[in-house]
Amino acid sequence: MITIQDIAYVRSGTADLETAVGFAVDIVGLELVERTADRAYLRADNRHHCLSFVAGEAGVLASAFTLADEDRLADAEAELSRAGFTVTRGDKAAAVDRHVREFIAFEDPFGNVVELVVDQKEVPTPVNFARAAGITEFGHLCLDAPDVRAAHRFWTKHFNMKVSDWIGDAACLMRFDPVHHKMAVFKGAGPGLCHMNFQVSSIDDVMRSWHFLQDNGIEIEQGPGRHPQSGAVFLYFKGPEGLTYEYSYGVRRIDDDNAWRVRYFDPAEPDAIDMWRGPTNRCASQPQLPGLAAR
Ligand SMILES: O=C(O)c1cccc(O)c1O
Ligand SMILES: [Fe+2]
Repeated sequence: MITIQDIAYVRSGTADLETAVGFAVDIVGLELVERTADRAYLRADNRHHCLSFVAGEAGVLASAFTLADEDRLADAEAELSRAGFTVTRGDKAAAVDRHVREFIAFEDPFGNVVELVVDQKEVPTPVNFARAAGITEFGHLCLDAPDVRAAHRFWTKHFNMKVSDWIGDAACLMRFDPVHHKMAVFKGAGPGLCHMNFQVSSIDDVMRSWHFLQDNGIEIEQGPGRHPQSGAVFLYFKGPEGLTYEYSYGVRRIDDDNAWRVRYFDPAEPDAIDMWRGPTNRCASQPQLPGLAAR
């Protein structure tokens, strides 16, 4: 069993680094920590970065989780190898590039590249947010997979993940600490990053960003709404090259694992992911959730 301690980062390729960084800073409000000719690192909390852009082809390159130490990393490598996955050890240069001490990489059963890292660099300085969006932290990441049930089996067999809620066969929200979910899998045609989430400090932040995004001509995918699963008030919007960002406030905590009863939401209901039944512009990648389908 591989024990994940936290989410670490999303690493994304971009064919237009300038535009990707501009959006992450000026619109999302993240702090640009470091920028070179072909790299950019952005943060939302004390992690060195939770989002990195690599100049090249657009699209997610990896999603990363933190493990406690090298011994756990070696155990993870052995367990995944035993289970038939091809595991790669990151070399020194690749670890430096990720601002971690060590890492391994593998593909989940659907081709999502996952990195398990040890000692992600911590930056204690208060975050110098580029915009007062009210971000408090990198909240969760959500992967795409064609078979959400199989994804659940994979993540719960090999990792310390537990399902918090199901949305039919369309989504599985999972936790590895008291937060309702820091990892989710949504049904999609293939592998991919469904979205990355940033927690904000109030409903006011969500609503202010809603107006701000509209004023700036940003495509709102869905929201403001309230997720019936985590109880969070949310807003999804689209960044360059199709990267979906989510702000949300008020995610539920599950402090007593034994007292939590997993719930099952019907994806065919109009309030499957929004209790307020608001409109949506979403998309293509999740046609089987009416709440997410194009209007
Ligand atoms: O927060 C949630 O509960 C949630 C539910 C459905 C889809 C999401 O992206 C979520 O974050
Ligand atoms: Fe989400």
